[in-house]
Amino acid sequence: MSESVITSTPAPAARPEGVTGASILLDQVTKRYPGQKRPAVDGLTLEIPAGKMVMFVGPSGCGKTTTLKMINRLIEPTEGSIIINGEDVTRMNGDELRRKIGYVIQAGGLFPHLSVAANIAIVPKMLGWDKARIAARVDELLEMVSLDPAIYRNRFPKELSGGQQQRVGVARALAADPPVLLMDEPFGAVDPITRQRLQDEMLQIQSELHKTIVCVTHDFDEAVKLGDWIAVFDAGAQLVQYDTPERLLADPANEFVENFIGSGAGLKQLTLSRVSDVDLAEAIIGRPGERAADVLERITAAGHGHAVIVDDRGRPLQWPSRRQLGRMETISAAADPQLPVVGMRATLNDALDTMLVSSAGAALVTGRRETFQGVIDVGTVMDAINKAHELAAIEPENAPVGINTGSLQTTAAAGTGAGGEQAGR
Ligand SMILES: Nc1ncnc2c1ncn2[C@@H]1O[C@H](COP(=O)(O)OP(=O)(O)OP(=O)(O)O)[C@@H](O)[C@H]1O
Repeated sequence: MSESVITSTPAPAARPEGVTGASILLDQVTKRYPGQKRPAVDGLTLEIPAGKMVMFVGPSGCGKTTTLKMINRLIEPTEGSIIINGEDVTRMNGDELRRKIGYVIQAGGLFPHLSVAANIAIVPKMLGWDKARIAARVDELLEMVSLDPAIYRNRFPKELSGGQQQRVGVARALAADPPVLLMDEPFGAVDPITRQRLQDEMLQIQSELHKTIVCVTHDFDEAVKLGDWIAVFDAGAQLVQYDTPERLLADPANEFVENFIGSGAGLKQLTLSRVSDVDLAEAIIGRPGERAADVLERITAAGHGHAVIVDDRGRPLQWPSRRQLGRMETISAAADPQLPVVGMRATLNDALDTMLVSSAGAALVTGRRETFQGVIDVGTVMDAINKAHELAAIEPENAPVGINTGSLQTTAAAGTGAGGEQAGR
């Protein structure tokens, strides 16, 4: 075998503070299935930094799952080594290795004959934890994935919705606090709204735990939303581009990646930013019971076109224009059901949708307990797109290495010379 292309692997001590994940290095890894002419994975070298979430995307059959499963050795590599936190795990006992790596599959992969608690307790039990510690951990994890332990711990998987099963699957994978989490199409089996919610929860959990997560997905938008780094593969696990979501969207390596991203790359960039990331405009506030003329005077003095009427808990009720205020005597306490409202955690894409549907060209932003925080308008969103373009032009620091040293040349890779060259730009 040729010499390793990575000369040094980050030692565990080099982990940034607060990071509980481990670095992973696939070092010239090849997988040949018996009876297959071409290797499913051919000479792949890929660095996965500690505490980051790396998404694998690419067409069906390109080797994403094979690559993922070689990390916990559910599939044994034919050649090459897998190094986790500086340790070559290729020769380690496979069962022992898998106890240190959380694994989440579609629909949770729960055992149907075991309760939720028993499913989550599998690895802690194998590790010989005592009953009290296991029970406390089960409840802690159920809380973490937003399931009330009192309601759910004794249920069986068939008594749960798809989204709830998936949550239990995540809780089970995290049970023994493994540094690495592997996820194979984790949210593929749930409806789009549940998927969005689970993705948001995953982001929340990751912001607290900083695990090293490797996730296979068919959904490019999911990769953009969740990934710190995205690996775009073509057949034979040829790495076509390994980059940040921002840079992939702003500067795809070639036509293959462009096609993969699909139309509307500019709009997809909006899923990278949340309303809480941008500056909101202030508004003139009015309250029910006030004279409309007084509110009108205030917005005229401030040069605003609208006033935001909030209730006694600061929640927005109405958003009248000057003309509407001119027709009112006293401000009523009625709530306008058409009010365009978005939360602080909504993506700019969601905010834009709300603005366009409302035809107001702007939306009201609410924070905790639905209190009014400010106004977001189309101009703010356009500024965010421009800023994302500027940011994408900057080379990221500490970009992880991703290259193919294998001989396989696919059409897309051959056209760009990606085979044998560094794809992580
Ligand atoms: N057990 C096996 N025996 C023989 N060939 C296999 C086996 N598992 C996978 N393959 C082949 O290896 C290639 C890569 O498969 P893999 O499942 O890794 O792809 P994938 O990118 O995850 O696909 P998908 O997105 O459809 O799940 C495919 O051509 C597949 O047919």
